[in-house]
Amino acid sequence: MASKAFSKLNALTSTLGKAAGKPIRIGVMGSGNWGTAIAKICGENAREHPEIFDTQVHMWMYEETVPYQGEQRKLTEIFNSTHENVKYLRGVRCPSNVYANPDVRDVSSRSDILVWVVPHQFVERICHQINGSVKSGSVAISCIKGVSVQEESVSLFSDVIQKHTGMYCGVLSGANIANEVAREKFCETTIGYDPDDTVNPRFTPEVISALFYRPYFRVQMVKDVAGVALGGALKNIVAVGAGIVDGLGLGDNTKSAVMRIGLMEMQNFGHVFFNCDRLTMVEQSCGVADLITSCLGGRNHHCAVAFVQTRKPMHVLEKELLNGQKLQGAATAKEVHAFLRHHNRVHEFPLFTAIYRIVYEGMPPEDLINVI
Ligand SMILES: NC(=O)c1ccc[n+]([C@@H]2O[C@H](COP(=O)([O-])OP(=O)(O)OC[C@H]3O[C@@H](n4cnc5c(N)ncnc54)[C@H](O)[C@@H]3O)[C@@H](O)[C@H]2O)c1
Ligand SMILES: O=P(O)(O)OC[C@H](O)CO
Repeated sequence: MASKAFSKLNALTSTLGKAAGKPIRIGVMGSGNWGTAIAKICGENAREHPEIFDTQVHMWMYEETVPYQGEQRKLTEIFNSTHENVKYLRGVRCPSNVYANPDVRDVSSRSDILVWVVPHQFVERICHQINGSVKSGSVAISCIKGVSVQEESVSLFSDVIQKHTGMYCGVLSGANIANEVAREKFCETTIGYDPDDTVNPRFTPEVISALFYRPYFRVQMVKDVAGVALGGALKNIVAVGAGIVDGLGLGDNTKSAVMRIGLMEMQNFGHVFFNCDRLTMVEQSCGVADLITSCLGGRNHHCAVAFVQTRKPMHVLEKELLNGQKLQGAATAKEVHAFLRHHNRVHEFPLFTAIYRIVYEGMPPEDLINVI
């Protein structure tokens, strides 16, 4: 069934690609754990569909010096000679048509589709850095899981990117632990993409799907962009809750309860503040499936287990345990809490609130189950 659908998609994208003229240039903004895995996928597809995409994919790499084979070397130089991101995705070889580019403005100015995969705390700064260099008529896809909160308002990063750069921005999110996707273990993802008619008609949903679909990475396209973005952001809070449960040594039943209540709060938040389709959270990979995988095996879960066991602050554990990778769940819990408090709706989201209080206000983790 799936492969039939994909042959249809292949035929369609090939026709579209040929009709459209110049190959579409792809840039990936970010080269962390997920950024590198996404660049690998885009590189494989650019190579497989030369009738649609320029075969070289530029991945913006925030330059760092790292120890490598007994000396200090630039991460870009190591990547461009070995095709391995030795700091953030060790042990995975990317296709040789993925080029690590340390110049963020060069990547933005050459790309027709710019795929954003940076930890959410860096987005606004990068938008300012590339100001004036974005290619006219280009579009973006955000793979970022988080929300931008100004106390009185909460924005999706797709909207932040669109506001600062002028690019229409869709969202990719799903049950996608980077280390597994990069090793080509099968999973699904969801792309929220609903451009209006001011967006270049070349960038059809079929073209966007062709950029990401792999036999091991099944893509579902939907129009509920906000629902896709919020699923990825809010599940990170719930994953912290699941980690707290495991850190306390409570059982799978307790963890399932936290996951169920978390899913309800994710759905309610999306519905109340963004008028999202409630079904997105229960039918798509970006909702319930991402919630499950993150509560079982994600970084937020692991660090929350360590939080309960050591009582060290989350930002300390992030540094100690993640080798430069970034956590999103605790920060998102704090931001969402500030927003809910401002709107006097904290009581409608008891799980999100309890997780915030445990992580930031010294509430005993043991009290989690008394307040949800
Ligand atoms: N890792 C996963 O399994 C996964 C899966 C799906 C979605 N995501 C989401 O993708 C986004 C990116 O996550 P990731 O895993 O690629 O990143 P990461 O957690 O590996 O973070 C490291 C990245 O941050 C960059 N960085 C560090 N300091 C920086 C600075 N001062 N300015 C700019 N960049 C800097 C590093 O260069 C590196 O690219 C996040 O929103 C995350 O939630 C991650
Ligand atoms: O490792 P986490 O907790 O940041 O989660 C990774 C992905 O979002 C799982 O889909």
